Amino acid sequence: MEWCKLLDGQRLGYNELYSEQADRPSYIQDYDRILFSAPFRRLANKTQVHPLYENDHLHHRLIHSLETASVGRSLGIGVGAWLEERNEIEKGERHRVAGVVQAACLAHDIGNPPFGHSGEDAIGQWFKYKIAEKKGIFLDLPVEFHEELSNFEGNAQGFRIINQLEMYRNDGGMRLSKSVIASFVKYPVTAEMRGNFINSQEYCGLKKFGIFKSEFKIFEKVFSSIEIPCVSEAGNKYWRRHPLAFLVEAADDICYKILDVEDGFTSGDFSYDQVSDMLLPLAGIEDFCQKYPEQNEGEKIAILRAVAINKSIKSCIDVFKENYDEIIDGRFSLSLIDASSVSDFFRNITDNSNKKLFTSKRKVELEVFGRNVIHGILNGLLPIYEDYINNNCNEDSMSSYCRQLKKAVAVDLRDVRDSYSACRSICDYVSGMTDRYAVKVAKMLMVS
Ligand SMILES: Nc1ccn([C@H]2C[C@H](O)[C@@H](COP(=O)(O)OP(=O)(O)OP(=O)(O)O)O2)c(=O)n1
Repeated sequence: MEWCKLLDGQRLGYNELYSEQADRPSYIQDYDRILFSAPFRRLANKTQVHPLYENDHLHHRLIHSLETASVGRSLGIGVGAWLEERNEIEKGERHRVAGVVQAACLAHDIGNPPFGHSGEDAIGQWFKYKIAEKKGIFLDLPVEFHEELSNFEGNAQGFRIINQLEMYRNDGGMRLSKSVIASFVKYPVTAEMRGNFINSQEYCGLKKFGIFKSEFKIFEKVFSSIEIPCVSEAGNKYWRRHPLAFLVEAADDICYKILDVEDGFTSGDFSYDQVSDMLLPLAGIEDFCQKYPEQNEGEKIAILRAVAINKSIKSCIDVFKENYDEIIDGRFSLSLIDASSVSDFFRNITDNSNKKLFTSKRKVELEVFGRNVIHGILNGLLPIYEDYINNNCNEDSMSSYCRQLKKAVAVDLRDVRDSYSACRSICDYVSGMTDRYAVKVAKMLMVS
């Protein structure tokens, strides 16, 4: 891979409209387009870990995205400075590297549904059940779409939002630059093609899928135009990751793993001692308690968190440098955190979070509630789509109740023409909801 391609600031097919301005490069425009968008704003009421929590100090996806973008910028500056020293990129281009990573980080969770991971599972389970039932619009839904619908993926929904749904709808979406789009993709493969590779190939980009069939063409154009290597076997393809996607992933890992622990203290799931046992070895501050005798527990945790993030950023930059040859030719297949000197500390945090945080009774109860909310909404919406398709996509011929329902819940039927586009539209609607709005709509549909 070559940096002159990887850092391409052009917008696929739209560059004649937006030639890059010297005082406002494309990555800054991209950052602003993402920041000002409605799906980004809705992240303010989407679960990070704790669904429907009342405590305003806990993270939601919006603040997490901003923090990730901030850490991503530091990772980008560190790596960019080193690339400049080696003459891999031109002098001053470190700011482009940092800006591209920062923008991709800002968008990284934009496709997340309400209620976090349990929301993703709930959407996938509903489709799996409906596909097995083979009724209505699911009767003629082609098999090629089953996998991507049965395992709803927030990453693929995010790709769809930035490239299709927002701003210039169906005409490039936010029209971000190719470098930002490619750095956003952690899993450069569709669900169907991934299914044909996972048994034979071990590659970090195949852990999940990141592209729906509906966006495959856009994805393929971006990846091939900046010359990211493609692995092709018997008509199936997946792509290697853009090198900066490893920095986006690292920024996300650093932020959520460390901040989940701090939130765990705020929510009462972790004691101060438990948090300090996890963060102090990572921060590596000697005589910590003696150094900060005046600080209360929350303040001490804030210091540990800040130093731990800084240490983790430095470790990830080192891993990028040490494994540069593999990263640049697409062979590297670990997360930077897993390959770093701080990996054991992160593994300890993950183990404790799995044991105490993600399985706490209150969280599990709220997740069950969230799942029922999502299933209730999906069941309530389905008649609109069935009726619309049965009436050859003519809204005027729909039953009066379905028309009323459509108006009440404000679904968008503009792109619905067949069973697949109906399913995509259902996913767009439900995954776009905030936690609070989902509960409100579920109440209107009288489900819980
Ligand atoms: N049972 C679980 C598992 C995870 N989380 C939280 C922990 C993190 O705050 C966040 C991680 O979510 P991401 O969407 O960032 O997921 P990953 O990084 O694990 O996966 P991906 O590769 O899809 O981004 O979800 C949770 O609340 N409950």
